[in-house]
Amino acid sequence: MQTEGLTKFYGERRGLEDLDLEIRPGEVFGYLGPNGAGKTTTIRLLLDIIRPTRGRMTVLGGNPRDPGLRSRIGYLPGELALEGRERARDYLDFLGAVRGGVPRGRVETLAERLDADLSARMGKLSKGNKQKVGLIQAFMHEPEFLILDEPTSGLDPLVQQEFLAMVREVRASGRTVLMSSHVLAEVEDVSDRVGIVRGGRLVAVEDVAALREKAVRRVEFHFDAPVPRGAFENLPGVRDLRVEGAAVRCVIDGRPDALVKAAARFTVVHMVSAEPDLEEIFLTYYSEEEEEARHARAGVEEPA
Ligand SMILES: Nc1ncnc2c1ncn2[C@@H]1O[C@H](COP(=O)(O)OP(=O)(O)OP(=O)(O)O)[C@@H](O)[C@H]1O
Repeated sequence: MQTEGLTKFYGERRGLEDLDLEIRPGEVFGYLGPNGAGKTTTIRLLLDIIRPTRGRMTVLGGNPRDPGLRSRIGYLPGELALEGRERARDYLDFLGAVRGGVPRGRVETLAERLDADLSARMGKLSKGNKQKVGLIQAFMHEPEFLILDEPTSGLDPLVQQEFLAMVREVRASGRTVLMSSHVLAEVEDVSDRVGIVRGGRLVAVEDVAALREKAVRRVEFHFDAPVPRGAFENLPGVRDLRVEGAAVRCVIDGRPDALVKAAARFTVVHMVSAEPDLEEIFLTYYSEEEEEARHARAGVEEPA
Protein backbone atom coordinates (compact mmCIF):
# COMPACT_ATOMS: atom_id res chain seq x y z
CA MET A 1 0.00 0.00 0.00
CA GLN A 2 1.34 3.39 -0.94
CA THR A 3 0.03 6.94 -0.80
CA GLU A 4 1.42 10.14 -2.25
CA GLY A 5 0.22 13.55 -1.14
CA LEU A 6 -3.01 11.96 0.01
CA THR A 7 -5.29 14.73 1.24
CA LYS A 8 -8.85 14.94 2.47
CA PHE A 9 -10.67 18.10 3.47
CA TYR A 10 -14.21 17.97 4.80
CA GLY A 11 -15.23 21.38 3.50
CA GLU A 12 -12.80 23.70 5.26
CA ARG A 13 -11.91 21.12 7.85
CA ARG A 14 -8.67 19.21 7.46
CA GLY A 15 -9.09 15.46 7.79
CA LEU A 16 -5.70 14.48 6.35
CA GLU A 17 -3.04 16.44 4.48
CA ASP A 18 -0.19 15.32 2.24
CA LEU A 19 0.18 11.80 3.52
CA ASP A 20 3.15 9.99 1.98
CA LEU A 21 3.13 6.51 3.42
CA GLU A 22 4.22 3.10 2.32
CA ILE A 23 3.18 -0.08 4.07
CA ARG A 24 5.33 -2.98 2.94
CA PRO A 25 3.92 -6.37 2.09
CA GLY A 26 4.15 -8.70 5.06
CA GLU A 27 4.55 -6.06 7.76
CA VAL A 28 2.38 -5.08 10.70
CA PHE A 29 2.05 -1.32 10.74
CA GLY A 30 0.74 0.49 13.82
CA TYR A 31 -1.01 3.73 12.97
CA LEU A 32 -1.07 5.92 16.04
CA GLY A 33 -2.60 9.22 16.92
CA PRO A 34 -4.97 10.94 19.32
CA ASN A 35 -8.67 11.38 18.62
CA GLY A 36 -9.31 13.41 15.49
CA ALA A 37 -5.77 12.88 14.14
CA GLY A 38 -6.89 11.52 10.80
CA LYS A 39 -6.56 7.76 11.28
CA THR A 40 -10.10 6.88 10.30
CA THR A 41 -9.95 9.32 7.39
CA THR A 42 -6.84 7.53 6.07
CA ILE A 43 -8.46 4.13 6.43
CA ARG A 44 -11.68 5.21 4.71
CA LEU A 45 -9.69 6.64 1.82
CA LEU A 46 -7.77 3.38 1.38
CA LEU A 47 -11.07 1.50 1.24
CA ASP A 48 -12.68 3.98 -1.16
CA ILE A 49 -15.43 4.69 1.38
CA ILE A 50 -14.57 8.37 0.94
CA ARG A 51 -12.70 10.00 -1.95
CA PRO A 52 -9.56 12.14 -1.61
CA THR A 53 -9.50 15.88 -2.17
CA ARG A 54 -6.17 15.24 -3.90
CA GLY A 55 -3.29 12.80 -3.92
CA ARG A 56 -2.75 9.25 -5.09
CA MET A 57 -2.72 5.79 -3.62
CA THR A 58 -2.40 2.15 -4.51
CA VAL A 59 -3.70 -0.70 -2.38
CA LEU A 60 -2.45 -4.26 -3.03
CA GLY A 61 -0.91 -2.83 -6.17
CA GLY A 62 -4.27 -1.63 -7.50
CA ASN A 63 -6.65 1.27 -7.42
CA PRO A 64 -8.92 1.34 -4.33
CA ARG A 65 -11.83 1.96 -6.72
CA ASP A 66 -11.39 -1.51 -8.21
CA PRO A 67 -14.29 -3.57 -6.78
CA GLY A 68 -12.19 -6.74 -7.07
CA LEU A 69 -9.91 -5.48 -4.29
CA ARG A 70 -12.53 -5.60 -1.60
CA SER A 71 -12.55 -9.37 -1.14
CA ARG A 72 -8.74 -9.34 -0.74
CA ILE A 73 -9.01 -6.94 2.20
CA GLY A 74 -10.30 -7.53 5.72
CA TYR A 75 -11.71 -4.42 7.35
CA LEU A 76 -12.72 -3.70 10.91
CA PRO A 77 -14.45 -0.31 11.11
CA GLY A 78 -13.89 1.87 14.17
CA GLU A 79 -17.59 2.19 14.80
CA LEU A 80 -19.40 -0.99 14.00
CA ALA A 81 -23.07 -0.70 13.16
CA LEU A 82 -24.39 -4.17 13.93
CA GLU A 83 -28.14 -4.00 14.37
CA GLY A 84 -31.23 -6.13 14.00
CA ARG A 85 -32.67 -9.43 15.06
CA GLU A 86 -30.38 -11.62 13.04
CA ARG A 87 -28.06 -13.88 15.01
CA ALA A 88 -24.34 -13.11 14.81
CA ARG A 89 -23.62 -16.58 13.39
CA ASP A 90 -26.13 -16.10 10.53
CA TYR A 91 -24.70 -12.69 9.75
CA LEU A 92 -21.18 -14.16 9.51
CA ASP A 93 -22.45 -17.04 7.33
CA PHE A 94 -24.03 -14.50 5.01
CA LEU A 95 -20.83 -12.40 4.80
CA GLY A 96 -18.78 -15.56 4.25
CA ALA A 97 -21.00 -16.53 1.30
CA VAL A 98 -20.73 -13.03 -0.19
CA ARG A 99 -16.96 -13.32 -0.01
CA GLY A 100 -16.93 -16.52 -1.96
CA GLY A 101 -17.36 -19.07 0.81
CA VAL A 102 -15.65 -19.30 4.18
CA PRO A 103 -15.46 -22.71 5.88
CA ARG A 104 -17.76 -22.72 8.91
CA GLY A 105 -15.08 -24.33 11.01
CA ARG A 106 -12.90 -21.27 10.55
CA VAL A 107 -15.59 -18.96 11.93
CA GLU A 108 -16.12 -21.30 14.89
CA THR A 109 -12.39 -21.46 15.59
CA LEU A 110 -12.09 -17.68 15.56
CA ALA A 111 -15.15 -17.37 17.79
CA GLU A 112 -13.65 -19.82 20.27
CA ARG A 113 -10.31 -18.06 20.31
CA LEU A 114 -11.94 -14.69 20.97
CA ASP A 115 -14.54 -16.19 23.28
CA ALA A 116 -17.32 -14.62 21.17
CA ASP A 117 -20.98 -15.39 21.60
CA LEU A 118 -22.39 -15.98 18.10
CA SER A 119 -25.83 -17.11 19.22
CA ALA A 120 -26.92 -13.63 20.37
CA ARG A 121 -29.00 -11.37 18.16
CA MET A 122 -26.97 -8.58 16.60
CA GLY A 123 -28.92 -5.76 18.21
CA LYS A 124 -28.36 -7.34 21.64
CA LEU A 125 -24.61 -7.87 21.43
CA SER A 126 -22.51 -6.24 24.14
CA LYS A 127 -19.84 -3.78 22.98
CA GLY A 128 -17.12 -6.39 23.46
CA ASN A 129 -19.03 -9.05 21.52
CA LYS A 130 -19.71 -6.58 18.68
CA GLN A 131 -16.00 -5.94 18.44
CA LYS A 132 -15.33 -9.69 18.37
CA VAL A 133 -17.88 -10.25 15.58
CA GLY A 134 -16.20 -7.37 13.73
CA LEU A 135 -12.81 -9.04 14.13
CA ILE A 136 -14.11 -12.44 13.01
CA GLN A 137 -15.55 -10.98 9.80
CA ALA A 138 -12.28 -9.13 9.15
CA PHE A 139 -10.11 -12.25 9.58
CA MET A 140 -12.36 -15.07 8.38
CA HIS A 141 -11.68 -14.96 4.63
CA GLU A 142 -7.91 -14.84 5.25
CA PRO A 143 -7.44 -11.57 3.38
CA GLU A 144 -4.07 -10.43 2.03
CA PHE A 145 -4.40 -7.06 3.73
CA LEU A 146 -6.08 -6.44 7.09
CA ILE A 147 -7.11 -2.89 7.89
CA LEU A 148 -8.20 -2.64 11.51
CA ASP A 149 -9.49 0.63 13.00
CA GLU A 150 -8.96 0.58 16.78
CA PRO A 151 -9.16 -3.22 16.94
CA THR A 152 -8.40 -3.57 20.64
CA SER A 153 -11.00 -1.15 21.93
CA GLY A 154 -13.51 -2.88 24.19
CA LEU A 155 -11.54 -6.15 24.46
CA ASP A 156 -10.48 -7.43 27.84
CA PRO A 157 -6.75 -8.14 28.32
CA LEU A 158 -6.92 -11.91 27.68
CA VAL A 159 -8.87 -11.46 24.46
CA GLN A 160 -6.46 -8.70 23.45
CA GLN A 161 -3.61 -11.18 23.79
CA GLU A 162 -5.43 -13.69 21.62
CA PHE A 163 -6.12 -11.01 19.03
CA LEU A 164 -2.42 -10.08 18.98
CA ALA A 165 -1.57 -13.77 18.45
CA MET A 166 -3.93 -13.76 15.45
CA VAL A 167 -2.14 -10.70 14.06
CA ARG A 168 1.23 -12.45 14.46
CA GLU A 169 -0.10 -15.45 12.56
CA VAL A 170 -1.23 -13.18 9.73
CA ARG A 171 2.27 -11.76 9.52
CA ALA A 172 3.85 -15.21 9.71
CA SER A 173 1.83 -16.18 6.65
CA GLY A 174 3.26 -13.20 4.76
CA ARG A 175 0.13 -11.07 4.84
CA THR A 176 -0.04 -7.39 5.76
CA VAL A 177 -1.74 -5.56 8.63
CA LEU A 178 -2.52 -1.90 9.23
CA MET A 179 -3.95 -1.27 12.68
CA SER A 180 -4.80 2.05 14.26
CA SER A 181 -4.78 2.92 17.92
CA HIS A 182 -4.41 5.91 20.15
CA VAL A 183 -2.32 3.90 22.61
CA LEU A 184 1.18 2.83 21.65
CA ALA A 185 1.22 0.02 24.21
CA GLU A 186 -1.63 -1.72 22.38
CA VAL A 187 0.28 -2.07 19.12
CA GLU A 188 4.00 -1.99 19.96
CA ASP A 189 4.33 -5.70 20.69
CA VAL A 190 3.15 -6.78 17.26
CA SER A 191 4.08 -3.84 15.03
CA ASP A 192 7.20 -3.79 12.88
CA ARG A 193 6.84 -0.07 12.36
CA VAL A 194 4.62 2.65 13.71
CA GLY A 195 3.42 5.84 12.08
CA ILE A 196 2.41 8.74 14.27
CA VAL A 197 -0.27 11.06 12.97
CA ARG A 198 -1.55 14.24 14.50
CA GLY A 199 -3.76 17.06 13.29
CA GLY A 200 -4.11 15.41 9.88
CA ARG A 201 -0.36 15.10 9.32
CA LEU A 202 2.08 12.22 9.58
CA VAL A 203 4.59 13.28 12.21
CA ALA A 204 6.95 10.29 12.18
CA VAL A 205 7.40 6.75 10.95
CA GLU A 206 9.66 4.58 13.07
CA ASP A 207 10.85 1.01 13.36
CA VAL A 208 9.60 -0.28 16.68
CA ALA A 209 13.09 -1.69 17.31
CA ALA A 210 14.60 1.79 16.72
CA LEU A 211 11.98 3.36 18.92
CA ARG A 212 12.93 0.93 21.69
CA GLU A 213 16.57 1.83 21.27
CA LYS A 214 15.68 5.49 21.71
CA ALA A 215 13.59 4.78 24.73
CA VAL A 216 14.46 6.01 28.15
CA ARG A 217 15.37 3.36 30.70
CA ARG A 218 15.99 3.80 34.38
CA VAL A 219 18.81 1.59 35.57
CA GLU A 220 20.32 0.71 38.94
CA PHE A 221 23.51 -1.21 39.69
CA HIS A 222 24.38 -2.44 43.16
CA PHE A 223 27.98 -3.46 43.85
CA ASP A 224 29.67 -5.38 46.63
CA ALA A 225 31.58 -2.24 47.73
CA PRO A 226 31.37 1.54 47.18
CA VAL A 227 32.38 2.65 43.67
CA PRO A 228 34.04 5.91 42.55
CA ARG A 229 31.74 8.37 40.81
CA GLY A 230 34.45 9.08 38.24
CA ALA A 231 34.07 5.59 36.78
CA PHE A 232 30.54 6.44 35.65
CA GLU A 233 30.79 10.11 34.72
CA ASN A 234 30.43 11.29 31.14
CA LEU A 235 29.49 7.93 29.72
CA PRO A 236 27.70 8.21 26.38
CA GLY A 237 23.93 7.96 26.74
CA VAL A 238 23.98 8.18 30.55
CA ARG A 239 22.27 11.02 32.40
CA ASP A 240 20.85 11.89 35.82
CA LEU A 241 23.72 9.94 37.37
CA ARG A 242 23.57 9.31 41.12
CA VAL A 243 26.35 7.40 42.85
CA GLU A 244 25.54 6.60 46.48
CA GLY A 245 27.98 4.25 48.17
CA ALA A 246 27.71 0.91 46.45
CA ALA A 247 24.71 1.92 44.33
CA VAL A 248 24.65 3.65 40.94
CA ARG A 249 21.39 4.96 39.55
CA CYS A 250 20.89 6.70 36.22
CA VAL A 251 18.79 7.11 33.12
CA ILE A 252 19.94 5.73 29.79
CA ASP A 253 19.07 7.24 26.45
CA GLY A 254 19.55 4.58 23.84
CA ARG A 255 22.09 1.80 24.19
CA PRO A 256 23.19 0.72 27.67
CA ASP A 257 26.51 -0.53 26.30
CA ALA A 258 28.90 2.05 27.83
CA LEU A 259 27.27 1.83 31.24
CA VAL A 260 27.35 -1.97 31.27
CA LYS A 261 31.05 -1.96 30.38
CA ALA A 262 31.82 0.59 33.10
CA ALA A 263 29.88 -1.46 35.66
CA ALA A 264 31.63 -4.66 34.62
CA ARG A 265 34.88 -3.39 36.14
CA PHE A 266 33.36 -3.86 39.61
CA THR A 267 31.51 -6.73 41.24
CA VAL A 268 27.82 -6.40 40.46
CA VAL A 269 25.55 -8.01 43.04
CA HIS A 270 22.21 -6.76 41.76
CA MET A 271 20.83 -4.90 38.80
CA VAL A 272 17.45 -3.32 38.02
CA SER A 273 16.37 -2.05 34.63
CA ALA A 274 12.90 -0.59 34.23
CA GLU A 275 11.05 -1.29 30.97
CA PRO A 276 11.67 1.39 28.36
CA ASP A 277 8.96 3.94 28.47
CA LEU A 278 7.90 4.17 24.84
CA GLU A 279 4.82 6.12 25.73
CA GLU A 280 7.13 8.94 26.88
CA ILE A 281 8.80 9.03 23.45
CA PHE A 282 5.47 8.91 21.77
CA LEU A 283 4.35 11.96 23.72
CA THR A 284 7.59 13.73 22.78
CA TYR A 285 6.62 13.49 19.12
CA TYR A 286 3.31 15.04 19.94
CA SER A 287 4.77 17.93 21.89
CA GLU A 288 7.50 18.57 19.26
CA GLU A 289 4.79 18.93 16.69
CA GLU A 290 2.93 21.36 18.94
CA GLU A 291 6.10 23.32 19.47
CA GLU A 292 6.66 23.58 15.69
CA ALA A 293 3.10 24.68 15.12
CA ARG A 294 3.55 27.38 17.79
CA HIS A 295 6.72 28.61 16.10
CA ALA A 296 5.02 28.59 12.72
CA ARG A 297 2.15 30.67 14.09
CA ALA A 298 4.55 33.01 15.85
CA GLY A 299 6.44 33.39 12.56
CA VAL A 300 3.30 34.43 10.77
CA GLU A 301 2.46 36.99 13.43
CA GLU A 302 5.90 38.60 13.39
CA PRO A 303 6.02 42.01 11.69
CA ALA A 304 7.69 41.98 8.28
N1 LIG B 1 -17.52 13.34 7.98
C1 LIG B 1 -16.80 14.32 8.49
N2 LIG B 1 -17.19 15.61 8.33
C2 LIG B 1 -16.45 16.62 8.84
N3 LIG B 1 -15.29 16.46 9.50
C3 LIG B 1 -14.85 15.21 9.68
C4 LIG B 1 -15.57 14.08 9.19
N4 LIG B 1 -14.90 12.96 9.53
C5 LIG B 1 -13.79 13.37 10.19
N5 LIG B 1 -13.76 14.72 10.27
C6 LIG B 1 -12.70 15.53 10.92
O1 LIG B 1 -11.47 15.14 10.37
C7 LIG B 1 -10.46 15.09 11.38
C8 LIG B 1 -9.85 13.69 11.41
O2 LIG B 1 -10.82 12.76 11.88
P1 LIG B 1 -10.62 11.19 11.92
O3 LIG B 1 -11.94 10.60 12.25
O4 LIG B 1 -9.95 10.74 10.69
O5 LIG B 1 -9.62 11.05 13.14
P2 LIG B 1 -9.17 9.75 13.94
O6 LIG B 1 -7.70 9.86 14.08
O7 LIG B 1 -9.71 8.54 13.32
O8 LIG B 1 -9.83 9.98 15.35
P3 LIG B 1 -10.70 9.00 16.27
O9 LIG B 1 -9.71 8.23 17.07
O10 LIG B 1 -11.47 9.97 17.10
O11 LIG B 1 -11.56 8.17 15.37
C9 LIG B 1 -11.14 15.50 12.66
O12 LIG B 1 -10.89 16.88 12.85
C10 LIG B 1 -12.60 15.25 12.39
O13 LIG B 1 -13.40 16.13 13.12
